[in-house]
Amino acid sequence: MPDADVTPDPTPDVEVLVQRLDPDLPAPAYAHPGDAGADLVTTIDLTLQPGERGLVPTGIAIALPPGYVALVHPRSGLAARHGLSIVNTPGTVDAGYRGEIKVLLINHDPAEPIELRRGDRVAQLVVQRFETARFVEVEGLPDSVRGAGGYGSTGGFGRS
Ligand SMILES: O=c1ccn([C@H]2C[C@H](O)[C@@H](COP(=O)(O)OP(=O)(O)OP(=O)(O)O)O2)c(=O)[nH]1
Ligand SMILES: [Mg+2]
Repeated sequence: MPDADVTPDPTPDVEVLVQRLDPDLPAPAYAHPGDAGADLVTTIDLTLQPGERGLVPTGIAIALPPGYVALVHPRSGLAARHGLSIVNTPGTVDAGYRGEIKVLLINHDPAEPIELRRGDRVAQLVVQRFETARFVEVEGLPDSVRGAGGYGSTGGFGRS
């Protein structure tokens, strides 16, 4: 079976300038062509006790084009295997931010510490377009089918 059958069509890409603040560690990298998330590594060793959070540097600074945002997401495998997540998921990296990207990790495992080593891939960066809203203040909003119903207004798990 030729590779073309398993490789998604190339995703339109956008240039994002990357500065490696720690030259021994890699720039953000996609594990497969067409992936949404590019892996970020920790520059430090860190042990997170159950329930503990820790802010880890990634050694990466970026410049996004206007109209783009980079979102810092957890990695599913580490979440499933170790309970590793991100407190403010997804973290928002603004287009104008030139500082080092940091990841606010948390150990959700009730019993086991998580030992992180420098160079471990701890999060993934998703770059996407966004719209800037022009907030127009009004006295009343247009009607909708949902109206003000929220927070479970449609029911719970849907069990009969
Ligand atoms: O996971 C994250 C989230 C944010 N940031 C950086 C980039 C972002 O542009 C900046 C500010 O983030 P945010 O606006 O979410 O935090 P804030 O508490 O509102 O800070 P500020 O007052 O600086 O906007 O911090 C990260 O490095 N990692
Ligand atoms: Mg902010």
